[in-house]
Amino acid sequence: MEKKGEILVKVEGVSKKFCKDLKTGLWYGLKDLFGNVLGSSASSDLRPREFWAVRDISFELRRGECLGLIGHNGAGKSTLLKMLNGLIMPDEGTITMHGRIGALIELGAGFNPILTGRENIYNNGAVLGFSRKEIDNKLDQIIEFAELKEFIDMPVQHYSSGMKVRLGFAIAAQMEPDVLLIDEVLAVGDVGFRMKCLTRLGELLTNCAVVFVSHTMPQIARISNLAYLLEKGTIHNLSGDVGTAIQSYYNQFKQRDRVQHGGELISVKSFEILDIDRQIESPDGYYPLTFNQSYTFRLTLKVSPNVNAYWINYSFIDKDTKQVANFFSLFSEMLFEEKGTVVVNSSIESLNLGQGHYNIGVAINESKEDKTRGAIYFYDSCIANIRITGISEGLAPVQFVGQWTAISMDK
Ligand SMILES: Nc1ncnc2c1ncn2[C@@H]1O[C@H](COP(=O)(O)OP(=O)(O)OP(=O)(O)O)[C@@H](O)[C@H]1O
Repeated sequence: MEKKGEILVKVEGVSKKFCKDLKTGLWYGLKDLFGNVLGSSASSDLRPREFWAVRDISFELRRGECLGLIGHNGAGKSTLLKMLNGLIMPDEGTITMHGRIGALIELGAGFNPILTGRENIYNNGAVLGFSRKEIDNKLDQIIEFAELKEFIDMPVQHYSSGMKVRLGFAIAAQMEPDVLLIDEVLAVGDVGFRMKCLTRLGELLTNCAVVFVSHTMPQIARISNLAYLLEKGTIHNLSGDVGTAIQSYYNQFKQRDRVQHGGELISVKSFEILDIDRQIESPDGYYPLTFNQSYTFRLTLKVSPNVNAYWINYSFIDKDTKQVANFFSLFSEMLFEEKGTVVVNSSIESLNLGQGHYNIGVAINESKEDKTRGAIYFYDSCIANIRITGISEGLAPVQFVGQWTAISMDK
């Protein structure tokens, strides 16, 4: 009998070490094997060339919960997922899993390439513990979800990466496991299928526990109610708070490469951000700004006499390289015609970007005769970095602030 809130995954003090070279690793493996036969337990110390891929991790996951695992490449996410799936054994600690486990861990893993999609559905279903009759009943749903009707009798070795993911997810999801483990593989699917998977995950979550590895933070924010940031095999944020995990993940990355071009007819001499009339310092390379406050951007330009009129556009780019907002002189019908050394002040009344780090890019375009944007005079993908604080709720990059009223209509 399934119970809401029942613990389905229990991980206690789990560690896994690997060796940096294959030959030494094989030698240690042999030594450990003989040691086990002779009854000695494996040492928890690292031997030369060994390192901890996962170190002393503990957590519990209940039915109805989705744990997002995030962290930079090599942080230990897949190793942890493989241990949860029983593909590799921990060197220390214990893992207790309850119920049926569905997994989508490595692209094509679990498929027999010479068998058709249909035959693989039966194979995988059997591995998950379903009878032939149960799989017969699910077959149409799986094929329909995967949208692979035409290709279901083709050997899986001829499937594209996206088709393999579709089949793998459809099997794992339609079989309604108690615990579902998903690695980054979903990223291979096209946008439409990814959306469908996320919706299906939301449905499944009412009755299962999900562990989800992804580098796509909006996906993590959308479906996880718990997130751990792994760093060198250990959990960085023990609270599991999704917002904190995502922010800490972004903070691990330095500013991206900067792209600049143009500058012959209009060049930028300096850029400053002012708070009312005080210039803000950026000692660590980020301007510390507060949510919903007013700020002035001050751009000092050198404009050639050969330039007619120009527009200025600032864009705000988040750490996923997504442009989340524009601040465009065109929206205020502000066309500039000043030449020589020009100081342009532009004020934002309330900066409603959600907490986090952004870069500000600037583009200065010529204005064509019909007052639309023409050629670029100057472009800098990162004229400044900003860090927004002062808001703790909400993960969306833009947060509107407005007037709210309520009237009780009851007499
Ligand atoms: N079988 C193995 N033998 C030796 N080292 C391994 C093995 N599997 C993983 N590693 C190492 O363990 C560390 C963690 O790898 P893991 O694949 O868990 O990282 P990850 O967080 O999933 O990374 P990514 O985001 O790139 O998928 C890495 O340094 C990796 O090289």
